[in-house]
Amino acid sequence: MKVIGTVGLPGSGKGEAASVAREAGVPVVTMGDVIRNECRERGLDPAEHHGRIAKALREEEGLDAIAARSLPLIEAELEDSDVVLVDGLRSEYELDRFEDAFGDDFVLVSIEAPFDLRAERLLDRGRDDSDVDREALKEREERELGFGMGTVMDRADVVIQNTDSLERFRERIQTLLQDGPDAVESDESEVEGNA
Ligand SMILES: Nc1ncnc2c1ncn2[C@@H]1O[C@H](COP(=O)(O)OP(=O)(O)OP(=O)(O)O)[C@@H](O)[C@H]1O
Repeated sequence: MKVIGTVGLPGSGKGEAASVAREAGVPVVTMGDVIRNECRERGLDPAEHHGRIAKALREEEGLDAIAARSLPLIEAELEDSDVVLVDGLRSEYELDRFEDAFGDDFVLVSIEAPFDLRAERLLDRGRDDSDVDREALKEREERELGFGMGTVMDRADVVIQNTDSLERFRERIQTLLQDGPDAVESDESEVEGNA
């Protein structure tokens, strides 16, 4: 049994890693979905209130609230699958919670790429305004680093520098999912260069 968590700044490739998992039949639990569901429960539009509700959940239920709410979803997937991918850790409180729950079976993967490369890829993706606006992207990642994402990246078991082709990145994620973390050579972390 393996629970593989991903962490990475905007545009680093977490969504692509989740797609590779789904295509390989590996279930994906997206931590952002917990927040989006809570927005809907409270009658709010997730597109507008995502940040506010994430903050409210942490204040109301503790700093590891999103991880705690993700746990039953992960456990349910583990009933039918040997590997589950958890998309989008943000803070050390969340990492601690998953390590407490799964011990050595929890593997943290940091997906990294320099700011300019991520900005370029997001410009092509153009999913929302912060994708095409470099300043908005900077703000978004400063907010995420403010939640302690850099420290989470520092604690990763495996670092994947997503600086090569998309095909190469997808291959490395496939190997990780199929053969486990030992089958993937970890790169050097460049967290400083990301900030
Ligand atoms: N190695 C690569 N080469 C070219 N394009 C890539 C590569 N890796 C990812 N991309 C593209 O870059 C964009 C950003 O990647 P992705 O959506 O996976 O990032 P993310 O980490 O999920 O970002 P966010 O946190 O903002 O959702 C996507 O359009 C993706 O297809």
